[in-house]
Amino acid sequence: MTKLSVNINKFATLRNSRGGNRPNVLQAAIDAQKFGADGVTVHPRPDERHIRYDDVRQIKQIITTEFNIEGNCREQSFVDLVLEVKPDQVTLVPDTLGQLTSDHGWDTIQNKKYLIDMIAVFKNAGIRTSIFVDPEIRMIEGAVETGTDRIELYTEGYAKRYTTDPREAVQQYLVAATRARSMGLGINAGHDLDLQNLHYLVQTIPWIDEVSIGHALVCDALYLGYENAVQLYKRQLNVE
Ligand SMILES: CC(=O)[C@@H](O)[C@H](O)COP(=O)(O)O
Ligand SMILES: NCC(=O)COP(=O)(O)O
Repeated sequence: MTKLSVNINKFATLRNSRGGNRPNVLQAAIDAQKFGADGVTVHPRPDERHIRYDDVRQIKQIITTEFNIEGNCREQSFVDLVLEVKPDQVTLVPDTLGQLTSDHGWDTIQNKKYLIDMIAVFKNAGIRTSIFVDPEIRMIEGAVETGTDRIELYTEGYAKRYTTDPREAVQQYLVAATRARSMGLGINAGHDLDLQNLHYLVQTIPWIDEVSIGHALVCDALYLGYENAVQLYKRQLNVE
């Protein structure tokens, strides 16, 4: 079954809006696991506007499931942090500085040499690697050549189109995920997944290894409660 990794960035965004330690980000990580999540994701950015580097170090101490750190490896401070913390998985995302949120995948062809080098750095440290890509065959084929263990399919496009035409929305992802699987890549997916669009994605592509979900899950937690929200998302992943 596809695993759920809860992205707790938005707990940190709320905390940072007032200073102090409410909500407690460390507790959010502990509770995600307690409520049934298969892992915790964080996406530190150099301005630390949400998850802070020190949060990442503390979360590592309490992780009993899988820890996934996402971010831009062009920032040396990010590379240093990941090598220090040694999560289970690092997901390389080509963010630009000050970007509101991730909005594109890697061009794995133009950045091939660079990605080969970076993937080797993390794999040599025993960390599983994933790279954030758009659902394009050329980019998937380029990803294989970098030596990465997995890709993370950037699902904003799916989420946007799902509301009008689910079948059309998922088609490009199905083709990309089929090609990725045939070349031996593991497959993650994330961005803008929610309680409406998640089930159809994993029902259509049940070989997705893991989804990371933050924004919508935390919004749902405000209305439904955190435990309930995590369990509702887990239930969407059950396609047997
Ligand atoms: C790569 C990706 O899609 C997520 O990590 C997303 O960027 C979440 O980060 P924010 O919560 O900071 O938008
Ligand atoms: N990798 C995607 C992620 O961690 C969460 O994205 P979102 O659910 O906050 O859009």
